[in-house]
Amino acid sequence: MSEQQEYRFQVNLSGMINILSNHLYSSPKVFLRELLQNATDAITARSSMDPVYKGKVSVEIAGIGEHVTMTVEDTGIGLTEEDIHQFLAMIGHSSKVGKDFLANETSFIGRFGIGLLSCFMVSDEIVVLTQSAKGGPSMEWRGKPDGTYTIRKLDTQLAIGTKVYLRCKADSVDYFEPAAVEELLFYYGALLPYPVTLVAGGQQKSINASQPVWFAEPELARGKRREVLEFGSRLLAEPFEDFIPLRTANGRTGGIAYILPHSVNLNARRSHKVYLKQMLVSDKAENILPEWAFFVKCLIWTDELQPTASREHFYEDDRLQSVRDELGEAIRDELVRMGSLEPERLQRIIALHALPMKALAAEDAAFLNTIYKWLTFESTYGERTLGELMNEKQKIYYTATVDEYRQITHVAAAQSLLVLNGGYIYNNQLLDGIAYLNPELELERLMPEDVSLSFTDLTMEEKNSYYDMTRLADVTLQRFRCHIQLKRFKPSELPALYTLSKESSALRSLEKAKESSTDLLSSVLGNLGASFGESAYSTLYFNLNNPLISRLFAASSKEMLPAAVEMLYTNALMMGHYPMSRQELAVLNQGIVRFIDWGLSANAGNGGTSI
Ligand SMILES: Nc1ncnc2c1ncn2[C@@H]1O[C@H](COP(=O)(O)OP(=O)(O)OP(=O)(O)O)[C@@H](O)[C@H]1O
Repeated sequence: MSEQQEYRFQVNLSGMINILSNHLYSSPKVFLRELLQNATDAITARSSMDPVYKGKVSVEIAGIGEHVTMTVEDTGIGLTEEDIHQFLAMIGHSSKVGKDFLANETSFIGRFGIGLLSCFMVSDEIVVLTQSAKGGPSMEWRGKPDGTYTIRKLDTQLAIGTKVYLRCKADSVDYFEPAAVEELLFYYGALLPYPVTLVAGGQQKSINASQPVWFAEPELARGKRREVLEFGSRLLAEPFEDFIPLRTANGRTGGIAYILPHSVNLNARRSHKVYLKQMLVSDKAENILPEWAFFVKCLIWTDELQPTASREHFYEDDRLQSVRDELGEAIRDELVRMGSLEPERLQRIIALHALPMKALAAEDAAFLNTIYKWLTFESTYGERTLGELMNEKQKIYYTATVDEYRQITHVAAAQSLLVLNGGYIYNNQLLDGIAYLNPELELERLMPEDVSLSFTDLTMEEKNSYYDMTRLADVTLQRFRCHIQLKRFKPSELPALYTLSKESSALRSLEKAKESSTDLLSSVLGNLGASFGESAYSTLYFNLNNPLISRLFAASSKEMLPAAVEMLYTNALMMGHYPMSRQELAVLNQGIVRFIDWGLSANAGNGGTSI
């Protein structure tokens, strides 16, 4: 057997630094986040040695154009010479984690030992001046992107803490602009619990105003609506409609879920701002709330979740899973609370965000039972809330699909059935759920065959005897592009049934549009209407089983038939909730007047009183 040789991986240091500093992060601006994060960790470390110590960070910009430099100075724990060799000079080595990297949980934000390298995106040299709280000489470390560095003991003793100097790279002037730096410092550090100041152009500015108490104790936010909404729009840069306090049972994650003032697409990106140990880690965190919660944008604080190296996501682990579930529950519980204590508030949210509300209700029976009366459905009685529709009719039907709804809607409407369109996303599941949870409600799935009418043709003899009257009725409704059919069908209480083909429905809409359009458009629509053929005719079925119809068609005099047919036609339109044209409304009005007149004359003729 040949001898086995062992080799060591060779690392191309400058290539490695290039990958980490230029390709891990989404934008160079994160160098400021990494510096602020290191300062925060250094202050946390020093606080644990000396509980009364109060840290601070000062950022200074000096010089102009390509000669501009930035100093980020903290009063944190600092580094000894040994620390520098161990942590600053070794890529991937961090002072902030113990041996078990994955299980390790610390009070620090950093853990990968690479963040400082992000400064090479904007500077060709990183200079660190530091004095450790543990004593020893003050030190200087200078690192270059080619992987070389120098270390020097300083002659003078600096104050405890660390200063990081960066000299602007030619293409990075924008990141050293005082206004941009101020904005970024606020963006990442608005909630830091120690003062952060910016010194530029001879001016000193405080970056982080004090954090409101209710943010750390979200239950207290309920009584502070105006303040809470104002805070949200300042930090998230958009206005909001309402809010929901969030907190997990262990109190280690919480914040505010802000309700968006506009409805949102199901596929919209959900991005929330997450503060880890009071420092903004991500404004793109997507996986921290359940899928259905896409109607909110959150400000969340946590000290228990683990961000990935790029800080743009959190590790999808058991802890994130339970945080996500608990935050979802907090939103749901608050909505249920609103349902019983402030129903108008919940109704406003449902009106704005019907889809996510339906998505949540589809997953959660108790929530469904709280809100179902406020959910809106398309129905044969119009687009209304289920509560309103329940007041209209006791018996409510719903279809399984949109197609089934389209198929039966007109026939059902003609029979005055209240049918809901159960076809859109979640509707069917919700309606099944509502029916199951509330057996006392008369809510039933409707099959198309339940309403397809079985027409019976007239006998030859009947056809002959009713021929003249049928022709007359048909001629009467010619101008409305409606045909007459005389049949027998059930139920006998139904005198007439109006049905519309796709084309006739399109024509009705066109004619309605023509009424409210300009002359030019009206003539264009008119021409378009003329192009509809026979298929654009609607049909009015008269039911010979109905006593009134059988009397009407059997009458010896034809005098009353046209007016009665017109009245039955307009009545059928109303029953089907079809919008009526001006001409049809006029026919209805004249018909009413004429029938009153007939009624009175008939009464007078029978010895009744006349006026
Ligand atoms: N301002 C500072 N004060 C004290 N020590 C610092 C400071 N900045 C950096 N260090 C030291 O340098 C090490 C490397 O810092 P770096 O930002 O590269 O990684 P990290 O913060 O440990 O982890 P991460 O990559 O997750 O940010 C840190 O672990 C810390 O020991």
